[in-house]
Amino acid sequence: MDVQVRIERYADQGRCVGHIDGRVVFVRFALPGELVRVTLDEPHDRDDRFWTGEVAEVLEASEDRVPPAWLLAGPLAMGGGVGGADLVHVSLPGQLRWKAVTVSEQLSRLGHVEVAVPIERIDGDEALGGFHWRTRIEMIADDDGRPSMRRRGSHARVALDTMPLATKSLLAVADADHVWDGGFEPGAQIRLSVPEPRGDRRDADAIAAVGDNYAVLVDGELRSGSASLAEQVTVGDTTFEYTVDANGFWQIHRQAPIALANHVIDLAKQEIGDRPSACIWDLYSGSGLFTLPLATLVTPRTRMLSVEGARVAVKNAQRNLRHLDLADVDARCGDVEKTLMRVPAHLSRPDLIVLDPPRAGARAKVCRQMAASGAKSIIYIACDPTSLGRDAGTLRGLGYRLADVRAFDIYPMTHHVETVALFRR
Ligand SMILES: C[S@@+](CC[C@H](N)C(=O)[O-])C[C@H]1O[C@@H](n2cnc3c(N)ncnc32)[C@H](O)[C@@H]1O
Repeated sequence: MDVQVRIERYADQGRCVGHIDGRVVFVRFALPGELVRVTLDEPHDRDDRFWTGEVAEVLEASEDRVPPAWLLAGPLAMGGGVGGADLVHVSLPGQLRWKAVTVSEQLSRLGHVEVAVPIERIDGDEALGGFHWRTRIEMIADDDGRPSMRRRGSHARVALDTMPLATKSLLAVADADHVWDGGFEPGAQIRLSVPEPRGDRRDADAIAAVGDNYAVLVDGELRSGSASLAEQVTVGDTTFEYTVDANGFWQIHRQAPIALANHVIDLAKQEIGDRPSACIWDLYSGSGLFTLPLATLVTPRTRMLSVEGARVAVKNAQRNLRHLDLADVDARCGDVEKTLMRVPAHLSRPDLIVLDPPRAGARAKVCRQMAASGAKSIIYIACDPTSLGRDAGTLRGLGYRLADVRAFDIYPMTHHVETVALFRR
């Protein structure tokens, strides 16, 4: 069924919201102020509290609307439907406006703090039109063995011959490895990981620069490249080397590790000042992206506890630390909440805590554990503004106030955004 709706405001998950006869409708590919014809998702029932649907026709367009530069990711009715770029209909400045509203609204609604949070674009993204930023991509092989994505609202799969969000180096590897030619087992999971930044070419020079520092994984098994990848991150004047698992977590945007690590270290230095030593916790620490610079750049003698749940990531973090002879870091594998129940005495009173949890956030128990540690400053890196808002509310009740917040657009063309918040008590 199609209905005509006046869109009122941004909502969650890349949708906007309007009303029909008093009932809320969440609409994909819309923008506030627009008049649109919406195809409602099936099934929808008279008794439903809300309906969902997708723009089929734009009758009055917002100034922020642009024709989707990646048609396949746009609305179904306009030849799209594969997902992965739910703001592809929004101009790049419009995407920043959208995310700024989302972050501020969640901090206000759940964190009870009123703050404007402008979203910062990452270097180079404007010139690339918001594309070519993913250093990791995942696809599923269709029935003919070709890389594909599912078309929304059906079981149909769409075979792909490129992925506009992927870096040019990644696309060069995909071309050289004949990934788009197919030949995979139907249903196989295909993952490509190509460390960046390495430049913006998709040719033989790009392949030479990559060497064997890439991975094509099929159902978790290495098809070509290397199972362990080398990443480099320059923080201030220091370049750190990381070994990371090709199948594990690493910040996806080619510049995200650099932007985030530099900002985290600036904040950490500001909080610790010129003290000769400090104790720092790095929670949800992955392969040690923040652990290495925190351990070396903040004070001359820093004691650290890092906690990460993925065993391979911890092994890599320990190896990355060993390369720098960093004996004062206790890199533990375990669930954060459980690990914080038994912290060795010499690490139990941190001056500063850095945490970078998954989308679900830290939750109340971990917030209470952080507060009980006596830490004066907490740097919270969040990929979900809703979890951040909720945890900000909990931290507020524990005596912390939001002292600084910045947000980075490390997921262009999508509604996702990374926020870095500093809490102080
Ligand atoms: C957003 S990533 C951040 C990793 C790292 N800070 C980085 O930027 O590379 C979140 C990490 O938390 C880990 N994780 C998720 N839930 C966890 C838990 N309950 N306890 C410990 N680690 C967890 C994941 O394995 C993942 O490596």
